[in-house]
Amino acid sequence: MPPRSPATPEDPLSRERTYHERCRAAVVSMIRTAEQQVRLGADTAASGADAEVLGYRLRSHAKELSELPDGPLFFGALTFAADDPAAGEHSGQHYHLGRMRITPGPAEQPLVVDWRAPVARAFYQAGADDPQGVTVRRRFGWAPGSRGEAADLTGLEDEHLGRGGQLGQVRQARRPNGGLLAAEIERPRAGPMRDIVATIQPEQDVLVRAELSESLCVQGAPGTGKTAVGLHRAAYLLYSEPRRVQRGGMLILGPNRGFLRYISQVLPALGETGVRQSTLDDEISRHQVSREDAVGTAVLKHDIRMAGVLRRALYSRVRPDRARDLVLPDGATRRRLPAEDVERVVREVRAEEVTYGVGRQRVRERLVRAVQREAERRGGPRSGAWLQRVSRARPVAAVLNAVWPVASPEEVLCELLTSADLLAAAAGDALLADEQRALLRPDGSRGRRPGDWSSADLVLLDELEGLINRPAGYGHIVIDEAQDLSPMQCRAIARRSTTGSLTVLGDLAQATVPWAASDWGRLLAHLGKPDATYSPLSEGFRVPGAVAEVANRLLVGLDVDLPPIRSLRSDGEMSVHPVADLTAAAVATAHTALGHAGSVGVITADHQADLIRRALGRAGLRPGSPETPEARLTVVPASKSKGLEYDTVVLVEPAALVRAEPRGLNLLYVAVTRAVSRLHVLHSEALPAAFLGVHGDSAGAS
Ligand SMILES: Nc1ncnc2c1ncn2[C@@H]1O[C@H](COP(=O)(O)OP(=O)(O)OP(=O)(O)O)[C@@H](O)[C@H]1O
Repeated sequence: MPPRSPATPEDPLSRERTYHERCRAAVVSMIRTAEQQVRLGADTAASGADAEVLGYRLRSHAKELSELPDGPLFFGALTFAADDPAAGEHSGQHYHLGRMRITPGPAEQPLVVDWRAPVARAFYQAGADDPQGVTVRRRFGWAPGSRGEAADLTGLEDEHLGRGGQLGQVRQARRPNGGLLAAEIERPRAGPMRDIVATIQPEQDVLVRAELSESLCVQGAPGTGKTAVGLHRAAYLLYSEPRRVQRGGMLILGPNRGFLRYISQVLPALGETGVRQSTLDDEISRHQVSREDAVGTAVLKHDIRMAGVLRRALYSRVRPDRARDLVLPDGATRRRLPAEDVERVVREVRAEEVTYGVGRQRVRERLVRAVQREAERRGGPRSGAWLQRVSRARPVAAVLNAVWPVASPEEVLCELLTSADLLAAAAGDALLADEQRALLRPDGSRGRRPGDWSSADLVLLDELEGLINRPAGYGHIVIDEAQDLSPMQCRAIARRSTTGSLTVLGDLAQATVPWAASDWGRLLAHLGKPDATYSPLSEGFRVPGAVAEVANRLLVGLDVDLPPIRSLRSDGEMSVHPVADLTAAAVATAHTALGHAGSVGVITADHQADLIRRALGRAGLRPGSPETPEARLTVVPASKSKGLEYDTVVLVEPAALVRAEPRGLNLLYVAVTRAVSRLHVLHSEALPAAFLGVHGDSAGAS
């Protein structure tokens, strides 16, 4: 921990500490007031709204307030010029900025403005070339892990924008030259991901504050802050459009549960606790997965052509040709609807292209209405009870079941994957004979037992379910690691965002699954948002220069056309060690790495992870797994490393990662770029050629 700075009462640092104490007292009073209002049954959220937050009802509910994690109450401040028209209504004003608005009373000026308020935009966007009316931007330095004690305020740094952005008063800043921003970027990482509100960069801020109606596609090299941007955009939208977002709901989709654990604390730290964070597999899961498809079969099941195949399979059940006379006893008489009328109704409804479930309902209603018209023509108006009786009558159900039967996704898919004839009919010209054979279950099993579905089957079941009943949609969905989505997975998301918008985050170079995207245009079209704004991020906040160099060598060997990583960091370390005994070397290197501050991730090919974990355990190092982001030492199977970062990465046997899958080089690229401060590579086999910068025909292992 940096030394606490001695401060005199007239010192700005001392004044800021006193101000922080005032803010702390105001928070205590806000909690007390909110609790009182809860007791009175009042809507506490309404009390804090004011012009600054334009339509947003401050989340000052007692529970939310009291559950806010401890921490510094402000991270920055803005002073606007008194004589600059660009300052507008803020002329001559001074604002502190924090994670939430703090006000001593409902009618009083806030002591701290929420970072998402319009006035805070200048904190992120103003620069020497465009001061936006700001004369001084102040950043505060807090002791790492501070719980918000005033004494933890260790430094402040003023940037005089009116004077060409020169750094003015720098008091007790933790780095004398690079300033607080550089210190934050180079800070050793440990534990779950943290918010970046204090240091959001201009190119990131534009994305964070994009309108709700705008769908974004953010492509960026590893560590350019895509995840951070997505999460902060979620928080921003919840603030700026609370009603519209909350009506539909906000969903964050991540690649796996370990990643979700890693990011789980970012939104709560920003005061947003009601956001659903999930994986797509969990979102669409109707069954446990216990069947594994061969790679080729899985690739086919994820192929966009399956959408047409499933649609045809489902609608092959609609059989206007099976229409027959509907004969209905009605008191002393019998009502009769001729088969051709039934057939016409079915054809009409089929042409309306509604969901299968709605279609069946419509056919029923129209048959009943036709019978009603016939009955009324002969005998006058019919009652509601009569209508109900007819609509539930067995002959109606029998005809309906013949022409438009009930369908369940499981039944349709099971029949399709076990009947060569049905599959051939549904496939038409879309699938080759070989492909159809690959789809058919080898054992002819019926697949009705819970254990009979593969992961790709669940995507197909979701597609069928979507054809039968449209799922409820979200107001906004943030999709992380989107480059790994298959076309059919994209459709599952598209179904859930027909009226909402998307933030699509990813990096084509990190695509590791066989069905991964090779360009964003097609993926966005499958997501139903072909017009999403494409926004590249370019500055790398994670990977230091030495590691970026290796990653950029690998990038050349990947089948993508993307710019190299541009690291903002000058520090960092990279070393390569040929070793005879990988396991012993991994233990020794991890042991040394634990001597540094920050987390240590030992990344291995998936099949070697257990071996290394046991060895570390035997050495008394007790490693955690990606599901325990708070662990100091973690063994990470490479396939689970996406989106994570470790201060030191010990990378075990790169060649094994490359061999592990068809896109092994991409996987190696992901693994290498998890390192924040140090990358140690251990290998007993030859290093992959691309790792050494050898590409093309000459690229054998060397
Ligand atoms: N403006 C910023 N200020 C400080 N740190 C930042 C900033 N932007 C990103 N970071 C940090 O950089 C690291 C990488 O960010 P993030 O995980 O969002 O990148 P990413 O582009 O999603 O990476 P990947 O493609 O590897 O998943 C994180 O530690 C994050 O906190």
